[in-house]
Formats: sequence, C-alpha cells, structure tokens
Amino acid sequence: MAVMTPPVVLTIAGSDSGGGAGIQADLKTFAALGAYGTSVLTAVTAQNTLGVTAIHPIPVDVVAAQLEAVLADLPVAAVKVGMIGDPAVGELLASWADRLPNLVVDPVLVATSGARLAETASVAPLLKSPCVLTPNRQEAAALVGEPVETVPQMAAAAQKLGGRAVVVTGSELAVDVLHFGGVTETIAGEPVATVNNHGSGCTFSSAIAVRLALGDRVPEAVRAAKKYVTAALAGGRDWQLGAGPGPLNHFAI
Ligand SMILES: Nc1ncnc2c1ncn2[C@@H]1O[C@H](COP(=O)(O)OP(=O)(O)OP(=O)(O)O)[C@@H](O)[C@H]1O
Ligand SMILES: Cc1ncc(COP(=O)(O)O)c(N)n1
Repeated sequence: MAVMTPPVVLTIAGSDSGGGAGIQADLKTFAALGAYGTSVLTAVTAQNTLGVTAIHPIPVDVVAAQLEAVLADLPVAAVKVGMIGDPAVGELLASWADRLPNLVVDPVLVATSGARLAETASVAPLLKSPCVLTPNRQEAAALVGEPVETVPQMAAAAQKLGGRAVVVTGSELAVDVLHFGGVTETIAGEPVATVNNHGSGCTFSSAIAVRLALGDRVPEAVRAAKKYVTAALAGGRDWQLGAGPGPLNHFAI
C-alpha cells in the first residue's frame, strides 16, 4: 500500500521535561493533525506541572546548526516558534525569517505556573517578520505596553502588533481575537472547565502551523486550531497527570 508523505512542520522552542508544553506539546500536536514533526531546541527547562526549576539556554551556534541541518534536508512547509531564551537567538531567527515558510510565532514569556521563561527582547527581532503572532493577553500587554484584559483591549492590541496576522488568545475566556488583512474578528469557542491547561498556547500555535502547511488560509487555520485545542482541553479534563495544572490530551480527536 502506498503511504502518503505528510507535510513537514518545524518547531523551534524549549523542552518541557514534564511533557505538557514546549517542544513536547508541539510534536504531539503535529502528529495528531497529520504532520511530520521536526524540532530545533532553543532551551532545556527542568519543569513539571508544578513549576520550572532550571533553564539552560542552548548556545546560538548550536541553534543555528540544528536549523541548518533540518532546512538543508527536509521540505519544511511551516514553522512554529515558541520559547526563545536568548535575544541572540531572536536575532538569528529574524535573519532566517524569509526562509521560514508559514511562520507562526508564540511569544512565550511566562509559564502558566508564573515562571519567567523569556524576556520581551528575545522575541522583539521577530515581530517585524511576516508571521502569525499568537500572544495571550499577558504577552500582548507586555508587547504593546498597555493593559489587555477585555475583548476590546484584545482587539486594540491585535491591531497594534504587526506581522502577517495577530491572534490574541483569551485563555479561560475561550475567546480569541484575530486581526488579518485589515479585518478584526472575534473567534469564540466552547469554554472548557478544566485545570489541565498546561501547554494550551503551544498547542494552539502548533495547530495553526500544521493547518497552514496543509494549505489553509490564515482565518481557516486559526478556526481549525481553535477547534483542535478545545477538543484537546476537553479530552484531558478528567485525567490526572501531575499535582499541578496538567497537560492537554492531544490525541482526543
Ligand atoms: N478553558 C478553556 N476553554 C476553552 N478554550 C481555552 C481554555 N483555555 C484556553 N483556551 C484556548 O486555548 C488557546 C490557547 O490560549 P491561551 O490563552 O490559553 O494560551 P497561553 O496562555 O499562551 O497558553 P500557555 O501559556 O498555557 O501555553 C486559545 O484558543 C484559547 O481560547
Ligand atoms: C518550554 C516551555 N515552552 C512554553 C511554555 C509555556 O506553556 P505554559 O504557559 O502552558 O506553561 C512552557 N511552560 N515551557
């Protein structure tokens, strides 16, 4: 039987040893949605559902070598960027941006547990690239320098941030705001009552990258990713993995 070649998607992000967020969430999302996942590690975190106890940034030349190795050999159709632990890596990725197709940037700054994972300066160089930017409200507030709590404030922030498109995510509000092609729209989902939300942003941005790799336009990709993250949150509502906020169930679709 002939086997179809899946689209190749790349995640450039940090490792979460607890498996719920970062590279691990990204690769599970790619697999669940039918893409072949590749990865460039920017940092190793010692982390579980309770918090982050150590962060080891990967030296910029080793990040560059991983990126070159993947891009030299595999037909990458979309790229998701997560945690960037070092401004030099942000500069490196910005210099490569025109060779990173269907770029989705999740400006990871603070973990759900409250740990600082990266500084705004690390992601700043990439903000000028033609990417789909997916900040949560806290990250959007840090990037625009204004409070972002309400849906109108999410819309204002989405319009201020540049790039190909911006989606400000609303976490437990289950409402996101997309600004694309001069149009701002609210994307409302079903709220899921769960404590297991660790890695929801990583999962959402990775799902957008897969859908772009499969040929969706940005609004369709964002809507499909919203459906997927809602299903993965609902599918992990009742399981217990770790004593803190647990992971999503990426294969509950
Ligand atoms: N309880 C929930 N019910 C429904 N949708 C949710 C819920 N929590 C998050 N979402 C959705 O998950 C997606 C990711 O958004 P969120 O704002 O949680 O990202 P984030 O805070 O960056 O995540 P993280 O930092 O945990 O990786 C968005 O589409 C958001 O609406
Ligand atoms: C390596 C890594 N990348 C991203 C996150 C954000 O995810 P969350 O906000 O759900 O903790 C994380 N905790 N760890």
